[in-house]
Amino acid sequence: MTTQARVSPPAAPARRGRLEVEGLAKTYRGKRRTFEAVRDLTFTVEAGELACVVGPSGAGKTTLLRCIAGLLPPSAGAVRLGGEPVLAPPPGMAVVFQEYARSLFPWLTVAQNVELPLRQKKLPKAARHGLVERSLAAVGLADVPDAHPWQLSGGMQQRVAIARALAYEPDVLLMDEPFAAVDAQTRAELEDLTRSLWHELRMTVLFVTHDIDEAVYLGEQVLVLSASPTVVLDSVAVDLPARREQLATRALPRFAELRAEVFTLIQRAKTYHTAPPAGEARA
Ligand SMILES: Nc1ncnc2c1ncn2[C@@H]1O[C@H](COP(=O)(O)OP(=O)(O)OP(=O)(O)O)[C@@H](O)[C@H]1O
Repeated sequence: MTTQARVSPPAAPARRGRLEVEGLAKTYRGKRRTFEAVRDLTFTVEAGELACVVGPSGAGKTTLLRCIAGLLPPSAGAVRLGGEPVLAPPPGMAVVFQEYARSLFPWLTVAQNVELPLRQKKLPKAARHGLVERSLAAVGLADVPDAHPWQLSGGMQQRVAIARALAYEPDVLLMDEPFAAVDAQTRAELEDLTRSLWHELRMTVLFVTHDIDEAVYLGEQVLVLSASPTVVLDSVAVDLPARREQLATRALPRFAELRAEVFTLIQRAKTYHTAPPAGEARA
């Protein structure tokens, strides 16, 4: 499927898409248990960059994303988008979650699902309809605006979720293991769709995955997180050609080297334990 992504004219990546995470910590406090999920995360994703985050299961990837999206208050540290602190879901950010079936409203049509956040943005009707049409075309779904999500395949539903995020014209697109629930063929198509949309629209993308190959194939930078309590263990710059192709790119010797590098870091990440904060004994 070819993808013509052009929601609005491409612009040089604006400073407003720069994402900074500084000293981010998150401790969950329940009645019976306190759990330090994220210890200390600091990194920057430059405006217009596509960065992937990988880490062992339970490392706090979703926690990190929810803090960045302003959906969860951090215990310490700060998130800044374009230099402005993120204290609530900011207008310049959109999120695509893994569970597309739960993030789309089954009683709304495809077009109505995509339009919903634009209504909250209080855009006039004609502008909303233009954005819906162009976003659906960008993800290859121009011909099913009146279908309901449950009439579509899983991959198509995830395309609707991506279209909804794009219609919002975000400076930063956050993606939380968005393709974990689709089959391998669809996953490859959606990976290429993500790269091509990113290329066309030059937005900042932060893509969380537990799949090392996916992180290397998609990213310009791969951030490797330690096990919980989480810190950034390392950052790997992906110096593969900008135009990626599923078979050719994955067959490159450099792809294998990068994959091995990230794999080795993940193995280290599983056993990496940060020292407890000063004054606190490790149980
Ligand atoms: N609301 C909560 N209350 C208490 N602990 C939580 C809560 N949400 C997450 N955690 C814990 O925080 C840790 C990090 O969870 P999180 O879902 O962020 O990790 P993850 O890296 O996204 O995991 P996975 O790769 O398995 O999806 C886990 O140990 C989890 O049990």
